[in-house]
Amino acid sequence: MTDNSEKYVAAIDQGTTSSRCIVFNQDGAIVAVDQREHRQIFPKPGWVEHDATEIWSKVQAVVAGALAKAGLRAEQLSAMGITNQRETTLLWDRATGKPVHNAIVWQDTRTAALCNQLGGSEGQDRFREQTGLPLATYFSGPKAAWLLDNVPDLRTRAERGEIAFGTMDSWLIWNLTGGTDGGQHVTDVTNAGRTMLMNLETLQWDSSILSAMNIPEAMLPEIKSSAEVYGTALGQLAGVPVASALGDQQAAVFGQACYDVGTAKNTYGTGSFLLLNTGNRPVSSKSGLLTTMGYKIGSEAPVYCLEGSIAITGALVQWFRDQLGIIRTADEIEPLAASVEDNGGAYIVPAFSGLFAPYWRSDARGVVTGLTRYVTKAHLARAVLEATSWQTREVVDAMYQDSGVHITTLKVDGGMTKNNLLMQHQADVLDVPVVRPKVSETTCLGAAYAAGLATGVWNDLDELKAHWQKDVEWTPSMEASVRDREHHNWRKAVERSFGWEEDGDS
Ligand SMILES: Nc1ncnc2c1ncn2[C@@H]1O[C@H](COP(=O)(O)OP(=O)(O)O)[C@@H](O)[C@H]1O
Ligand SMILES: O=P(O)(O)OC[C@H](O)CO
Repeated sequence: MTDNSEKYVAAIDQGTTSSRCIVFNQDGAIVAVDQREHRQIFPKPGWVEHDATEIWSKVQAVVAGALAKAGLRAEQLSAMGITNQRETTLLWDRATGKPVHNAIVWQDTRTAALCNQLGGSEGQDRFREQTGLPLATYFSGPKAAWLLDNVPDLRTRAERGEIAFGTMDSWLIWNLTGGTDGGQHVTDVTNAGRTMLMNLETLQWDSSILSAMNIPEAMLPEIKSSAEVYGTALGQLAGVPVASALGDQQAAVFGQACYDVGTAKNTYGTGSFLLLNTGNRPVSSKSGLLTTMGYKIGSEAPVYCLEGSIAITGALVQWFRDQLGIIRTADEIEPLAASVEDNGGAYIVPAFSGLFAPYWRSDARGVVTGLTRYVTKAHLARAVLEATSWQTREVVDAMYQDSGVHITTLKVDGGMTKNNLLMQHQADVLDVPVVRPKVSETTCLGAAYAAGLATGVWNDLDELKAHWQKDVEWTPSMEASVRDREHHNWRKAVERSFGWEEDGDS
């Protein structure tokens, strides 16, 4: 039941596989959720695209769905927040509002040769000092450059100012605030920071990188903070302030109340992303992590994070389900894995898009190793789940090397955290407790919090922190000798994935 005196804030989470809209009340509790999937388009091996028009219509549908389930009218919302899959790159025509090409998704590896070429003699580190990022296919700048080089006439039109570039936050804000009828062309620092075009110190587009990648500044959105009113919605949300934008992983940091230096969260979805709050200064990484924005609330000082990005975790469960057909639903993996004691000696390294943190090896490809006739599908189910916890262990180790921070408790969220066997294994291989909050939809919650801060629904971070409540805790119980042996085997398996792709392109 909704209440007339209560304030409500909604958030749209435009993710890699689906879009959802969640309405929250002032206690940060969920009032209603609606969610829809969109198509994954795979034109060639290594290429992944989304139809941005389809995404916009799914977003409109989930907003309508969530409002209907909540029994609310748009005018009862105090604000709308946006959070989104990061890096996924779209160019659209400002006059017609139509995309000029499908969006190129963060997992897409078509820019491998371009990234090698851009790196030249400096290699992956060419733009690291300004952006905190290694030159990898993951980020948006090279994807935009690829589109400008491959869609006929696009560069000329972009130079004339006819084309707009955006990650999904920009696309949604532009459409929500009117589109061709005066839509706002903006992004926030967390999303801009993943383009590889923003300077981490100035929080503005970096002209030297724009010229190195041959990107016309005329097509870029204005960079704003993560929590401020960007504009007022038209259409079904008419009158609602659009008041936050955060990349989904940064939104989860915010929703998990990781406001203190040294606090961290890991979100387990298609991939997994572990972020550690490092305070108001960027900390550079020597161990294969990204230096990235955490959030920026209005005119307050920006907060930075170190991030360990893992490309494939939940997506390996999807592959096990859809490509191998061994399970029918993702939930079936847990009883299958629990039907055996251990992995039977099998390890799976899901380097489907190369390996991200801490390796950044675009030449790696997936391997299944340690096979003998003893290995069954149940052992493989274990290996699928263990691939997630070991990849996480590697980024936790890198966090320690870079920051000296020992993560003593890991806050977790995302679709995979309902898997008890996986979360227990995660606590075991990290040898620290793993905790999940009562509201595990932390991504939407973080975007709602930021939008609510910008519009006076909540006053400050202390008020938000008080909402956080523990739901489940998994405590480590693995013997150290077993952990060490398994870690050693995992490292051997990772080594075997390197160097498979030989031509530097895909
Ligand atoms: N019971 C489960 N055990 C392991 N993985 C699961 C389970 N249920 C869902 N998943 C995985 O979690 C992912 C979905 O999580 P979600 O947080 O919705 O992801 P995203 O936001 O990236 O779309 C999928 O990749 C799916 O394979
Ligand atoms: O949509 P998700 O949850 O898979 O998150 C994707 C990340 O933002 C990619 O950087």
